[in-house]
Amino acid sequence: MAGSGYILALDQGTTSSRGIVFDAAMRPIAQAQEEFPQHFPDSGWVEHAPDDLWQTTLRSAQAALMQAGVTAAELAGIGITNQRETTLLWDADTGVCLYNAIVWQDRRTAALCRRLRDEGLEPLIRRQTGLLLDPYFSGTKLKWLLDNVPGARDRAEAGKLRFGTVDCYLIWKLTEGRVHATDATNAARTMLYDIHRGDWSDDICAALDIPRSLLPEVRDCAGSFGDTTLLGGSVPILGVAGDQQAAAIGQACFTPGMMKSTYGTGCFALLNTGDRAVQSQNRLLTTVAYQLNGQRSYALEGAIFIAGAVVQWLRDGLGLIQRADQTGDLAPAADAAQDLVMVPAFTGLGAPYWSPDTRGAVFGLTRNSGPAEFARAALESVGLQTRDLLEAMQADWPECDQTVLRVDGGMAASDWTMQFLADILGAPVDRPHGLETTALGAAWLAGMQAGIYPDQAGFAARWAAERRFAPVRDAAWRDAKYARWKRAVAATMSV
Ligand SMILES: Nc1ncnc2c1ncn2[C@@H]1O[C@H](COP(=O)(O)OP(=O)(O)O)[C@@H](O)[C@H]1O
Ligand SMILES: O=P(O)(O)OC[C@H](O)CO
Repeated sequence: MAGSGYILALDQGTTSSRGIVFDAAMRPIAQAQEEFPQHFPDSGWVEHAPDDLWQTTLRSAQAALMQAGVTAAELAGIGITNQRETTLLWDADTGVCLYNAIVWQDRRTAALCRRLRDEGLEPLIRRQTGLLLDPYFSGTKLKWLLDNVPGARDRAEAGKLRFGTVDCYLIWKLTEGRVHATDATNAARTMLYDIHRGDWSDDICAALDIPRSLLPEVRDCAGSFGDTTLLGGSVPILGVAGDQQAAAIGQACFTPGMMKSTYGTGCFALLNTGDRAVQSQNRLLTTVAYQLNGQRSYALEGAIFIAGAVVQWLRDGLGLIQRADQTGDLAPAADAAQDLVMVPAFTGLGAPYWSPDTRGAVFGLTRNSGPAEFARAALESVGLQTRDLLEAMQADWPECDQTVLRVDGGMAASDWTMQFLADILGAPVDRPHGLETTALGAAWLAGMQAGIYPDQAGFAARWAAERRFAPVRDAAWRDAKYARWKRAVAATMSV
């Protein structure tokens, strides 16, 4: 029986799983986190052991509850948020996965994607799913599993297997095989889901040879996803959203024109476009922002692969700093006469360039270039890449007079970077209290569904900026700086 006013958010990410307990006032009161191994069985391949995803999630849920002193009976519900696109395939009777989870970063289907593009499949995919034909998404990963795991295709055709993204797998495990469901935001990342009709695409499934019996039921982000009895009592799962969408929800980006940008290892920006699914002409993704009461809201999404990771590189690769936050002292001390430009294309460039083979570069080096200049260029590269995304978003949706950018993620703690971001965008940047917006988004979905948290308007009204960074530089500075960046990117891509 659901009890009083606590919500458990489960945040299953690429490198760790977290459980966070929120109280009735939506304050996080306890958190537990567990990392798990990454598997790289071949060049460009990235896998997770399904049992690691499940056990670290379960253990961090139990540990967070223990720490909070909250029992299952006191939980009003569970909200799940997750690394998106990562693909699992399991036996419908035993729940045993046929293979490791193929992670969103995995590039093993690059050649398959090229072949499908040559066969002319991309326009259909773009039209129906809002995505690009890229190994990033689940569709070709699932096809790979069916084509490469011995016996998989026969068992799939006999209706004996189930596919899911991580949310779906966790729901299956938590409900002990009673519920095979996902939410619209996760479905939207599979490359198999028609985001306009709100249903799996028979055309794409046919093109990829994917039996429909594998696919989960797609539900609203707030709704019933079954109950779990594995935490010491029966608790309903009431909220589900992919992690980037959950961050947009946690940031209360509920009206068209509102945008959030999450600065973790990489950066993911989502711009709410309301009930209009804006088709990008600039290689951004169109995706479901959230679905509530059967109503879909859409977003334009831009993904940058390297944001906080460039700071990690200064620390671990170059040894220029010991801690990430030292960049905040170094950057302002950089020689103003030197203007280093760093293009951190360590793993290629994401949106809007989508250039997987480009590698990084630094321009403008002198004999005096040192840690401070490198730190400044590294932090600036994050703001400059964000401007690339905003330029693409504005070109895709010119009628949007975009005014609000809300930031979160670990790197949003860097005041220097956030000020530079405001300056290079020529627009204010708002940073909320607490940068854990992803878990908050999942918790709010569940708590709102349970009736203990405010509705959308009430939740949005509670959002408060801890700090607003207002631009202090003029347009001439901004344009010159950005023009230099564009030249540096073009040069890097040409090498
Ligand atoms: N004060 C800071 N200045 C610059 N970068 C920072 C700062 N604090 C954290 N970071 C960067 O932010 C990233 C961590 O953010 P986090 O949201 O925890 O990432 P993820 O969830 O992707 O692991 C790291 O890459 C780190 O280098
Ligand atoms: O687990 P994260 O925070 O790196 O997020 C991964 C994204 O959902 C991938 O699309």
